[in-house]
Amino acid sequence: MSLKALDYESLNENVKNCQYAVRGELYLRASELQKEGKKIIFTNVGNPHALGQKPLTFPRQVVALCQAPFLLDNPNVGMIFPADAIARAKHYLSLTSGGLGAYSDSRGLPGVRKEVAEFIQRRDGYPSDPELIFLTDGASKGVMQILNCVIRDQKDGILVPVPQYPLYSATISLLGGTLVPYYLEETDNWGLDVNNLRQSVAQARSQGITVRAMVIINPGNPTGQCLSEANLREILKFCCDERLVLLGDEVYQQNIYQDERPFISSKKVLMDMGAPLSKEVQLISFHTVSKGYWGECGQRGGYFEMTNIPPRTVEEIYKVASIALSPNVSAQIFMGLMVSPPKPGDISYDQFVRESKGILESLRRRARIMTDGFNSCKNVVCNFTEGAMYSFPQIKLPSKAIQAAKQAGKVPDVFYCLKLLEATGISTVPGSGFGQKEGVFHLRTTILPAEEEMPEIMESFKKFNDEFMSQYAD
Ligand SMILES: Cc1ncc(COP(=O)(O)O)c(CN[C@@H]2CONC2=O)c1O
Repeated sequence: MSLKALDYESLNENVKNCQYAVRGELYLRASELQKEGKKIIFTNVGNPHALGQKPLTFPRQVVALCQAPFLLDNPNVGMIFPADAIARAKHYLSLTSGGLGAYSDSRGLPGVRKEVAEFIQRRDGYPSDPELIFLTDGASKGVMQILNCVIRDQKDGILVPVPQYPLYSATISLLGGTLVPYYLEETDNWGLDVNNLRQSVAQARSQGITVRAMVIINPGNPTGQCLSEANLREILKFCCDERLVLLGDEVYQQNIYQDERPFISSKKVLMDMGAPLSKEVQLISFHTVSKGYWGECGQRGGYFEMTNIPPRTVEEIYKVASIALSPNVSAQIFMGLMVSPPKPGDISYDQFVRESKGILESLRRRARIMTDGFNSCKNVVCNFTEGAMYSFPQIKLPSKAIQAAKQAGKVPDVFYCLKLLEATGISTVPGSGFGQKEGVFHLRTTILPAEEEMPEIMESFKKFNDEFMSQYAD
């Protein structure tokens, strides 16, 4: 009997080949255990509100009014909503063509794209053109759209950092391209050595791969490192020399927990370098409302900005975006609010600053608690989380544990994370889900559990880990 189109055996091989570990084996097992009544700490996903973080008040007030504009006609609306939220809601509704229920332009509402451009100009000190900014359903969709333009066939390679966020490996696989790894240096605080880039490109070319693009994730996921200005200059020079488009994933630009390396955008460094590079290097920069002190993951709001991309290419990207008709309109309003928050003197300014500062300061403290917690454990070493939302400790597994994993038919760090989950309910992602050097093992957890629960979580981890290391001691 011939196979039907959606029989597993006849599925698109690229679909079957792609992997996305953030919601993989560990997550599925944790969900099963939860159904059986076990208390699970889902610290596998950078999903702040799922771990108890409260949404910022002002954006929710504005979007609530946009979703229910009839409230604006209620004479008592001023008793419940501050005047600046009411004003902003009216502003955004005026930008739409019929409220939140109507499709917007496929690139997003022009008025919001203008706000994003103004944000970028204030941040970097260089012009930004709203026509070169597309709003997307989360940064994920923007990344997928651009990789879809770049990857023509299996011979096309994309330079991706290892460890990497598996949106990249999964999308490259789905699109039938080739991932070209460049390894970050754990002993150098996950530093990026341009010589590694050159080696990776040479290796790929020797195998007939045309390297077309390079991904940087700054701050890094899962590694948390913040790229220095000097490093960014080297990378941009490298992309210019090798004629690579640079995909700058900057979704964690608000999540910075140290003062030595503040966030600096690839766009700013590129413009600072001046011609010819500032006119030559093709750069796509991504941002989102899912991270930072917003954490509005479920809203699905993102954007990408295009730099030095030919007009005909921009038209093609627009054409493909049109197939999906419209980005999520309420998410676009969240994006507008994120890039243009309450200003000094606004009624909601003090509350907004209090809430956002409180979240960031707590994340900074939690990054420190978690890093120190891991470093107090036997056979565990952990770089400090300079930025982003994750901790990525190296677990030095004894050979007996590696043997036991093999007998259980599991990759060693999957074996360790499953044991951790069963013993403590802490749901993590094994380092193998992000890529790592041969014979070195990690796990990724988020720094998102509530601050008051963090010491107990780290105690529970330490108890498990030290017992595990004794049980499997060589
Ligand atoms: C580096 C990076 N880029 C893009 C995204 C996608 O963001 P959007 O929500 O805007 O699509 C994520 C999400 N981080 C995932 C989600 O939670 N945990 C993670 O590692 C990310 O970590």
